[in-house]
Order: sequence, then structure tokens, then C-alpha cells
Amino acid sequence: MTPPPPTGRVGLVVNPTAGRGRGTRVHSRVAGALAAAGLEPVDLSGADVERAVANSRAGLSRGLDALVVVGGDGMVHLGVGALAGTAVPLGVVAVGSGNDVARDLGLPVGDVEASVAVVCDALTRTAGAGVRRLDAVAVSRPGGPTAHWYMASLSCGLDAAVNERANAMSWPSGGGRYVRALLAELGSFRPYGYKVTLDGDVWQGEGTLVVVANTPSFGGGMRIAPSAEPDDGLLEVVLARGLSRAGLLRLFPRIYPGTHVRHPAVEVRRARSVVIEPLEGAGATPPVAFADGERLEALPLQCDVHPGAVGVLVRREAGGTDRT
Ligand SMILES: Nc1ncnc2c1ncn2[C@@H]1O[C@H](COP(=O)(O)OP(=O)(O)OP(=O)(O)O)[C@@H](O)[C@H]1O
Repeated sequence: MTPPPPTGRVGLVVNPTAGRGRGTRVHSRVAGALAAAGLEPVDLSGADVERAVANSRAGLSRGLDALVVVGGDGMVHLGVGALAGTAVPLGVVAVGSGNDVARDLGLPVGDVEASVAVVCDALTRTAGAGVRRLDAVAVSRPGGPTAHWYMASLSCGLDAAVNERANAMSWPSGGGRYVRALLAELGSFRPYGYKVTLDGDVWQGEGTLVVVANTPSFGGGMRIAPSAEPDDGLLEVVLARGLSRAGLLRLFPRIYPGTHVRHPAVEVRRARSVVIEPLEGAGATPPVAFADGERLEALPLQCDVHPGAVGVLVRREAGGTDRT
């Protein structure tokens, strides 16, 4: 198929709240740098996430060479949802709090000019050489139509419960909220009951963590699935059995360097399709699932990997040669 002719139009979706207001501060800088590079930035930002999603879809239907998101992993999530299955690539200006996807993909973090330079350079390279096709993950009710897409990981264990609780707290701001939420969750913690079906194999019973990962990191640098590869056509599924509070407190710090995968209660499996269901009687009801840090919905859910579903604008490899 002949690619459509370049329009020079680049959709720009800025999350004003990302990185505690950093998105607002960098908005005009990003637009100005894209224009200075001869591109035509089309502002698709919205007053809230719903309007940003609607604007992105409308912009895509009018024709774009790329969609550039400005924010954290939540904005990558938004971009993947809009672009999965299309030929339009995603550019990332990582100015969020966690920025796990950008870091895992070797993109600049917290450096607006460097991010825009990567976007502009990748768009001007020959025949799609600046685009890396990555797997994206479709989430549905088991057997149902796709309801969400994600890039990094879906969680429906203790970390999701902490996320849910932290979102409901008004203080303290920043990381302190997550510590307070973790302590509160641990106070009433009882392992959850799951049935997880991985390409037909069943893992079930009491569990504390179920994470279906496409990239290695979450939560601002925690190596939850250290050997996940975003372009291998496989999901890396991290499963932790029921643990006591003391056991969990010992396990959690090991997630930062990724050494939790050697803990005897933790298993890592690979699969293309994963169905996660609550298992009544085996433990507490698992929390609502989060993906890329965004709240999705309650179980049961199915995750299916779609190889190469999203193109991301990437840096030249060391030495300045184009990726083939
Ligand atoms: N106008 C808006 N456009 C897009 N998202 C918005 C907007 N206002 C609030 N949000 C919320 O911002 C969240 C995503 O934030 P984002 O990931 O971009 O930044 P962050 O949380 O600082 O970074 P990270 O996720 O990497 O820690 C979403 O949950 C979304 O609902």
C-alpha cells in the first residue's frame, strides 16, 4: 500500500495537569518548536481527558502525520487508544511524574527540546525509519469487543488497590499519597481470589499481584516485569501468591530493582492472551484494574497482545544510522 502523502500536520495533545502542572507550562514551547521545524501543530488538547480523546479522534479523521502527546504515561495511554491499528505514529514529550514508557523506550524524559527534536527528526527520516512498531494490548470483557488499549501494564492486585485509594485522597500531594494509601491498604489487607487463564493454562487461588506487562516498568521506575519486551508479540505476566503483610512489606522494595521475580511466591509467565477473573471463595474480591496508571474497570477482563499495533517516533540508534 502506498503511504498517504505527508500533510505536515501534527496533532498535539497536552495534559495541562501532567507532572503537577508542567504540561501547562510547556504547551506553547512544544507548539513553537514543532512550528519552527516546519511542521503544522494542530492543538487537540481538551479541558479534560474525555474532550482530549474526542479531539484526538476528530483530528485523526481529518488527517495527521503524527499525534504528539505531552504528559506522562496517562497521555501515552490516550495516544495508544487513539492510534492502535493505524499507520499514524505517536510522538511522546514526557513531562509527567512517572514517565515509565518514555524511559523504557529510551526517549528523553523531562527535556522538552530533546523530545521535540526526536519527534521532528523521526518524522523527516526516510520511509518510516524513525518509527518503531510496538505491540499494544487490547482489553475487553472476556470474549467481547475491545474496550481499552494500553502500552505498559495492567494491574489488578495490591498496587491497583493502592492506586484507587490514593486517587481518592486529597493529601499529601505527590508520592506521599501513595505511601499513605499503601499503609492504609496493608492495614486491612487480605489476599485476593483469582483465576488467571494464560493461553489456556490456568493459575488460580490466592494472590496479591497480577500484572500483565508489555514494557518493564511502572509506578515511576519500578521494574515490575524486568524482561518484558514491547515488540516480541508476548505479554509478560507477573503473578504473586498470597502473602502476609510482613511478606508484602519485604517484597515491595524488591520491585524497584526487579529482584522480586526471584521471590518464591512470584511467578513470571508469557502469553498472548490472558483472562483474569475474580475467584469467589479463594480470597477477597480483587480491586478495579488500572492500566498505564489509568483506572479501567472491574474484573473479569481479557488482555490480548496485538503485535506491532502502534508506531512510536524514536531516536536514531547510536551512530546516527536509521533503524531498518
Ligand atoms: N485536560 C486533560 N487532558 C488529559 N488528561 C487529563 C486532563 N486533565 C486531567 N487529566 C488526567 O491526567 C491523567 C494522566 O496524567 P499523566 O499520566 O499525563 O501525568 P502524570 O500522572 O503526571 O504522569 P505519570 O502517569 O507518568 O506518573 C489522566 O488520569 C487524566 O484523566
